[in-house]
Amino acid sequence: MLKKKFLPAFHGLRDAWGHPAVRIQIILGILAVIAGFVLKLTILEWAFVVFAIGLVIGAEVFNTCIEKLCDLHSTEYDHRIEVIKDMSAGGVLIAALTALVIAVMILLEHLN
Ligand SMILES: Nc1ncnc2c1ncn2[C@@H]1O[C@H](COP(=O)(O)OP(=O)(O)OP(=O)(O)O)[C@@H](O)[C@H]1O
Repeated sequence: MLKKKFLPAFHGLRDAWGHPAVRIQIILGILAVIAGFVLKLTILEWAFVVFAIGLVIGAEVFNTCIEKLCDLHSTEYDHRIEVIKDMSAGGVLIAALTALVIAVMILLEHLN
């Protein structure tokens, strides 16, 4: 039952890994974890870092899905697709900026 529910999700993540944008976010997430060990983060700081990594990778996976859905509909220029894809990219930007603010706050705390 659980296997049936989760296995397709893991297949989805394997497919998502095939997309450069998702791969870059996962690699950045791994670098953030390495930096976290170097800086010896507190448990609360780790909670924010893990949250930020999950937020950005999750947003990028959804963005990739939306791009694929749009391309399934049409790869010709379509203003409606442009709006949808731009909005989806905007969602990733919000997640990335949130992660950046968290990273800067933690860095400032540790450099002081
Ligand atoms: N069919 C289309 N019609 C109009 N504009 C499009 C179309 N496809 C893409 N665009 C524009 O190009 C931008 C980039 O779209 P694309 O699908 O290439 O995403 P990408 O950002 O390159 O993908 P990735 O997240 O994989 O790097 C969109 O945000 C949109 O502005």
